Amino acid sequence: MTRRITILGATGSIGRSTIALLEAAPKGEFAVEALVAGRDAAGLADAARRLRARVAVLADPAGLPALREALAGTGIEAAAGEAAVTEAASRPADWTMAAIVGAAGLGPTLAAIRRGGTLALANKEALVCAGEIVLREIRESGATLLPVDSEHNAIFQALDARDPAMVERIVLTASGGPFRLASEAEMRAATPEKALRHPVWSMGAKISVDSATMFNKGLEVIEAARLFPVPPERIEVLIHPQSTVHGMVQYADGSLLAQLGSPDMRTPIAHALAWPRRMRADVPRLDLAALGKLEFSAPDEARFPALRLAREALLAGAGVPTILNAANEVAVERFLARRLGFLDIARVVEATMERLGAPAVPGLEEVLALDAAARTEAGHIAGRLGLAA
Ligand SMILES: NC(=O)C1=CN([C@@H]2O[C@H](COP(=O)(O)OP(=O)(O)OC[C@H]3O[C@@H](n4cnc5c(N)ncnc54)[C@H](OP(=O)(O)O)[C@@H]3O)[C@@H](O)[C@H]2O)C=CC1
Ligand SMILES: CC(=O)[C@@H](O)[C@H](O)COP(=O)(O)O
Ligand SMILES: [Mn+2]
Repeated sequence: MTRRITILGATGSIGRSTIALLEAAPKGEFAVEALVAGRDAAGLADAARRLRARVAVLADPAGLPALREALAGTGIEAAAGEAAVTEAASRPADWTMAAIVGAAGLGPTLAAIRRGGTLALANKEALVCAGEIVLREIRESGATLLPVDSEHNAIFQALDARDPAMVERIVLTASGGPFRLASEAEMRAATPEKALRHPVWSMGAKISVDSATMFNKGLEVIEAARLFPVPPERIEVLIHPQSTVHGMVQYADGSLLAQLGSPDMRTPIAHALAWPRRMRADVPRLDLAALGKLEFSAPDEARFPALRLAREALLAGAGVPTILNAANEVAVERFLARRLGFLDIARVVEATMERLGAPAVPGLEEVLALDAAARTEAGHIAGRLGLAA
């Protein structure tokens, strides 16, 4: 039976990998309902034409004329703006890829959850800034949540949920990013170009900078705590520069189960697309003999304070992860605009966390208000630390 697919963040790195899998699948297996992007009208129109989507929606209304023009004569609906994004995410579909970057993905992701079906989640920031709300909405709608983030997808594959008490720890691997071996002076002088040069993965700008600061791994520790029945102290991070082992689960009988694969997001996306079955994905197969050796080491929390800050946020609970995520988004944006130094990213996050404390966030309204307040505060702090625009 044909399954209806919606992609939130269709023009991005994860969106494009998802589209590549859909295009390679046997005809008639999938049909595309909605494609959503931010402002890339040309990229969205191209994807919508290739996949014969029913509707293509941009968050930015300024792009609507260009989108309409590019889709003229195709019969594909074009729309733009926040309400249109929500409407597209709410349309009936069996499977949704949630891959909008940042907390901007929260609203559309929640709309897809409320409509039901399967939610393949790449947008880790949604789970960090509003974890309890996302999980509550999943429970209430009966939607199925499948983790796409490579480490969490690996752990999901290795986790035997039948006996959670027998899980001793879960391990998230980290490449260490472009500054794994850099001195503090090199990190202080890091440019956006250097930070964006990830040693292994090809990804969007924001997550690439997060990998360089290791906020990506910090966000992933919080993401893992939301997804898996494992307490924070049993969620470990292990530096693994080859990014070949993506995640591991240690059991009480001494077994350590790992998922390995080439560093290619089509594998975890294919896993989520076919789950509970499997499908073919044309990714490079691992050649372990050619690889020769796999390295592992403990992370350096002194050079990468992001890991400590994320653990503090996770343990503090309440709105602290929301604050950490929002402040990091602001700081990354300023760093990419060359208005903030690389090492200042963590300073902005830490100072924003200190300023705002741990307010309760019982509902979505409170989360959104705190997210906005943290952005304002982080902007002030970054302004004091950073360079003039
Ligand atoms: N890339 C990867 O390998 C991995 C990514 N992830 C996570 O997946 C998410 C996406 O990452 P990635 O694909 O790399 O990011 P990209 O920057 O490549 O893509 C982001 C996507 O989000 C869209 N977008 C941005 N802002 C909005 C908005 N306000 N409303 C609607 N759409 C918007 C962009 O549209 P436009 O192009 O028009 O701006 C684009 O389609 C992130 O949360 C990331 O952490 C997780 C694991 C791996
Ligand atoms: C592909 C993926 O899941 C990314 O989150 C990746 O893990 C980033 O690399 P780092 O391990 O350097 O953060
Ligand atoms: Mn990851």
